[in-house]
Amino acid sequence: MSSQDCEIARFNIPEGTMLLGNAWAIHRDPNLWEDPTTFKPERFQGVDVDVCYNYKYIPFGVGRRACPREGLASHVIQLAIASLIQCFEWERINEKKSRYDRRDRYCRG
Ligand code: HEM
Repeated sequence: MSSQDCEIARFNIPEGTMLLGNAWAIHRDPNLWEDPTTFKPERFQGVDVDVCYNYKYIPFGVGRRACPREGLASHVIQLAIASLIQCFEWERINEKKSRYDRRDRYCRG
């Protein structure tokens, strides 16, 4: 909710306007991300996602109303994925290789 009249991206926003950030669009914006829809976990390597990567990475929201349990959720997700990887044999059903395929490097043998 805007607390005063302001301007955002050349739009005049009157005081009291409800504003919703479109995280879906931000996370897929090619002006912000290289190949936004490609699975490239290495894009986060060495990046401090705690500061929302300059507001372009906001799965838990940002600011005063951001998710208060982001830390818990992140740990639980890691644990869940690690358990799935450990407890099941995984194989691909579509062998199409992407240029970001890292299997050769990490899963030999
Ligand atoms: C993958 C897991 C989760 C995701 C992606 C997520 C994401 C979000 C998002 C996007 C918001 C809204 C932020 C905003 O309004 O700007 C939010 C709010 C909230 N989340 Fe989560 N959340 C997750 C897990 C959890 C868990 C595990 C808890 C509690 C145990 C939790 C509790 C809350 C609460 C209480 C709010 C409301 C905060 C407020 O309005 O002040 N979330 N979350």
